[in-house]
Amino acid sequence: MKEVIIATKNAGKAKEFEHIFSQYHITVKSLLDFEEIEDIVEDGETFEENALIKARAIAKQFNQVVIADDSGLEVDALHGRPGVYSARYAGEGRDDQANIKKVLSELEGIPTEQRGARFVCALALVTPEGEESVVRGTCEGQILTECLGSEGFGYDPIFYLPELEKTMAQIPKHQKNVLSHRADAFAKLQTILMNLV
Ligand SMILES: O=P(O)(O)OP(=O)(O)OP(=O)(O)OC[C@H]1O[C@@H](n2cnc3c(O)ncnc32)[C@H](O)[C@@H]1O
Ligand SMILES: [Mg+2]
Repeated sequence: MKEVIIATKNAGKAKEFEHIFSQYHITVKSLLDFEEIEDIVEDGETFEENALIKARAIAKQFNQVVIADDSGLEVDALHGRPGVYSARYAGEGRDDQANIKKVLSELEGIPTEQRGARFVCALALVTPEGEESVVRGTCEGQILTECLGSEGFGYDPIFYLPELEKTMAQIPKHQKNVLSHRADAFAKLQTILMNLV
């Protein structure tokens, strides 16, 4: 069985990668399978930089293909915030509810037509030989005024997909995994990856 390491400690991301990669008969391990690995400082200015920082840090420790995901939410009315700060928008500690609350409160009084947003996902792949590839995927939507749905993770309950008339947290995982920013980025990385594993 082929295997790649996903340099993430986010269980929601790890599950989505498991699902996406299983279609290609590739198993994934995440950093949740290796508890001793320390947190990586994500001090890049772009999603791409942060994805590379994470992939390089982990590739040093394993003799395997490593993929890292740096992702987040860009809200037009907030000039692209929370952006690369999405995970720690309401402070350190990966608190999805607090992050959602902060975005909703900053958007209070903003009308629907000005609530455009997108999810962004940069994927960086680093091989044991040190070859590097980075791609970016996006998914367009709008920010609701309240949470709807319980699927997915992170900002999914407030991210509305107008064509589906549902939030990202109201659609089943197989549907999210074909239309999400992560799926878009994966599609761009696919050919490179398939040549390596
Ligand atoms: O860095 P790793 O260990 O991968 O895990 P993380 O959760 O810190 O991940 P990021 O640094 O990339 O921050 C991503 C943020 O964007 C959110 N996010 C990313 N993808 C998402 C998705 O598909 N749906 C909802 N929120 C998402 C996520 O909840 C975080 O707050
Ligand atoms: Mg992170």
